[in-house]
Amino acid sequence: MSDNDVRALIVYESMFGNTEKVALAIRDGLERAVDTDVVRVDRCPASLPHDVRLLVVGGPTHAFSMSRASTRADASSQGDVVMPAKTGIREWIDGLAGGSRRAVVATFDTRVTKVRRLPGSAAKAAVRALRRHGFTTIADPSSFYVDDSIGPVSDAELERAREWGELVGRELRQFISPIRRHPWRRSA
Ligand SMILES: Cc1cc2nc3c(=O)[nH]c(=O)nc-3n(C[C@H](O)[C@H](O)[C@H](O)COP(=O)(O)O)c2cc1C
Repeated sequence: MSDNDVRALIVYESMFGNTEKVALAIRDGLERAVDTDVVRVDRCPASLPHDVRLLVVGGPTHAFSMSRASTRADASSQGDVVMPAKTGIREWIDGLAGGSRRAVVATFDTRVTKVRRLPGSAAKAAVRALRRHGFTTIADPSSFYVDDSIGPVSDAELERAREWGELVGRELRQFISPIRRHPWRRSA
C-alpha cells in the first residue's frame, strides 16, 4: 500500500524517553505498509488530517493506567523528562475532534518489567477511552517493557515494537484492501 492518500499517525507521550523510542521502532515496522508520522502528544492537534486512516496512541503506564497531571508531576520529580507534564494521551483523547473517527486505532504502552504480573496498562485504558469516543480498533493493545521506571528499554523490546508495527500495518492493509481491490463493489 503505497497510496499517497493513506497515512498513519503515531501519537505518543513519554516522560523519560522510553515510550518515544518504542514509538519510533513501531514507526519503522509500520512504514513497511504505510507512510507514518510520529508526533509528541503535546504537539499534536485535536483534529486528525483527513488522510490519516490509522491512529496509533501510546504512553507510559502510570498508577495502573494512563498518566494524569499528578503522576506526570511525580515523574518530573524522579529524573530528567523529555516533554512537559501538562498534556498526556488521556487529555488528548478526551479532546479529540469527532471527525477524526475516520481512522482506525491501535494502542501501546510501556511498563516496568519487574511488575509485569501486576494488572493495569495505559494501552488498555487508552483503547477503552478511544472506543467510548466511537473509534474502531484493529489490533490488541500491546505493552513493551522497560528495565526500571526511568528505563532503559532493551534492544529486544525495541525489536518487538518494530514487529508489532509490522503486524498493525498488515491489519491496516487487510482492513482497507477489500474496497481498493474491488472498487466495483461500492456501486453494486
Ligand atoms: C508516577 C509513576 C507511576 C508509575 N506506575 C506504574 C505502574 O502502575 N505500572 C508499571 O508497570 N509501571 C509504572 N511506572 C513506570 C512507568 O511505566 C515507566 O516510567 C515508563 O514506562 C517509562 O516510559 P517513559 O520513559 O516514556 O516515561 C510508573 C512511573 C511513574 C513515574
